[in-house]
Amino acid sequence: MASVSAPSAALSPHRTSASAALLFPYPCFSPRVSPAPTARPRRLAVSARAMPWPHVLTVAGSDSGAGAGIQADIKACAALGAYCSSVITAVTAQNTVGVQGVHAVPEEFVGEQLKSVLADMSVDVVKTGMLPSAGIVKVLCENLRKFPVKALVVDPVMVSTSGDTLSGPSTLATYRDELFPMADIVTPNVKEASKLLGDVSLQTISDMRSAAESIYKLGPKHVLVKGGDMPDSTDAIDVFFDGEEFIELHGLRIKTSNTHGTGCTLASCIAAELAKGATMLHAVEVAKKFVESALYHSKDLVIGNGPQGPFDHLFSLNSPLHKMGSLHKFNPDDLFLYAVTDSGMNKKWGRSIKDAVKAAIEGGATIVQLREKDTETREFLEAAKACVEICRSSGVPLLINDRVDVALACNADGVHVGQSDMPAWEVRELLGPGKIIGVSCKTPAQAGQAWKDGADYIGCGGVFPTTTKANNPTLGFEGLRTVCLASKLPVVAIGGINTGNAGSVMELGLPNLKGVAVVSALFDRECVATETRSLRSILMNACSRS
Ligand SMILES: Cc1ncc(COP(=O)(O)OP(=O)(O)O)c(N)n1
Ligand SMILES: Cc1ncsc1CCOP(=O)(O)O
Ligand SMILES: [Mg+2]
Repeated sequence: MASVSAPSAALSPHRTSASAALLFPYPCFSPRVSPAPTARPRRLAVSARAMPWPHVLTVAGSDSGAGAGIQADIKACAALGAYCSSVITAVTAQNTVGVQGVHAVPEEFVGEQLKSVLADMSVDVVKTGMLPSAGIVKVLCENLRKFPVKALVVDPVMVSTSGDTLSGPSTLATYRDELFPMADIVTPNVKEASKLLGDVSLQTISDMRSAAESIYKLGPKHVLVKGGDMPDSTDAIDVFFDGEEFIELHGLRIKTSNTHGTGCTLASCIAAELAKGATMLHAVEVAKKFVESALYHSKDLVIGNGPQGPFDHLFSLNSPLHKMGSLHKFNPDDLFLYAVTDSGMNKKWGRSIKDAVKAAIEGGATIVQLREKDTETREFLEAAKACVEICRSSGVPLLINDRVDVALACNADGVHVGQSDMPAWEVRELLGPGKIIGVSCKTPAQAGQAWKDGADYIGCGGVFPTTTKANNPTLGFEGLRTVCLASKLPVVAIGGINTGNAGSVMELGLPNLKGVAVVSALFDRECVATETRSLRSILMNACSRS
């Protein structure tokens, strides 16, 4: 199988927001209106054919309850903006209780479906789900050799989440010998990984790593061992292996019984992202975030009477407050140069909030917070919407200070709150798991609470005296060090930081101190871009020294 092509715009660690915007290009399905006759109708036809659309072919079983299988795959691809064709390998009678019956489609007819789709349509990525017999696996491999695609995603579905067998032991050898060597990624959960490796016991993250390595040796280019079923863990941890490096992917474990179809959905999302041109790791990260968000938004859904319900893949269509456009995987490195605006300072220098943000980004700010204490809500929201656009197009996350309502209305990437603002856990309830939440902390206890509440980072300060925030106690280096050492979350230092002292803050060498947040040193100056550039180069030099 040809390897996955790199995305046309390389994704740097600081550019996740822009990539998220690109990755969720909600296709605008305008109603089909017959165009009035024009002089050149042929042109329209030509340009329509010239527009390629990311295309995933799922080769899987039908789930009559529509939570998993083909139905989940189509919904997941639709949600991420990819077209999804389908080759059905089996029809299952299934609901929220379990699998009541399986009717495998004859091999020849699976082959006929494959040929129909692959010979005619430009499929980018093939994703496999339930392959009920060794014969069907072989037919698939033959067709993939005849009609090569950009990538093959193999979800080795063997047992349903209800515990029913979907693919017998006789297919295992064919999976391992024929399909895996063609795969770009294989995505077993721990139970499947254990089965694939002869019922080895997988209890720990270290076991998951060993399993990923052993499966990699069977031939796929990447392996993702999913740890959602691991006991006693508060996070949902998956292990990704590319043959060189193991990456642990941490996610929130959402408390819900509506988890039927998560495996199919994750693999389909990976396929959709690959079809759109993402790199493998990025595709996996987006897919994981998507599943987490879908589970979160569907946690209270009631469909069926059984123990495991389906979830809503198209939640974003019904939930304008959680638009997918901002699904942003938080990267702690984004805290490196945190520009925090101040309306008073910008007014003093005769610039708008929007121009201030543009200049900070031009100078190299890696994250922006709108801290507008004296701006009327209407004006603030308008400015915030304009800043969201600027930040998205530059790949810089935009957070709103204090105002959860404004953040929701402008679909910002997150919110920063302090100890007297809305508690972080309430903010998380309102924003959902896909947004970034920062909390100001001056003590280890506050840092611990921020972690429990589901925050992504903490702001710690004032490190130095400041006139920007009234009555703000100064913690000094010792206070900063104490909080950093106690914090399980990444930290950004704030308060009185400028080009003269920023280097000394970073040179403290505290491992989770990821950057500095600055107001007056950038915005109470004539040229914001120049000041930001100077501060950035000081920070970079300090980091290279420490
Ligand atoms: C990055 C960052 N850290 C700390 C703060 C301070 O927030 P808070 O304590 O809520 O005070 P106000 O900014 O609301 O006055 C921050 N804004 N950003
Ligand atoms: C908002 C805030 N929180 C703690 S100190 C501070 C003000 C930082 O402003 P400056 O960078 O101008 O000192
Ligand atoms: Mg506040």
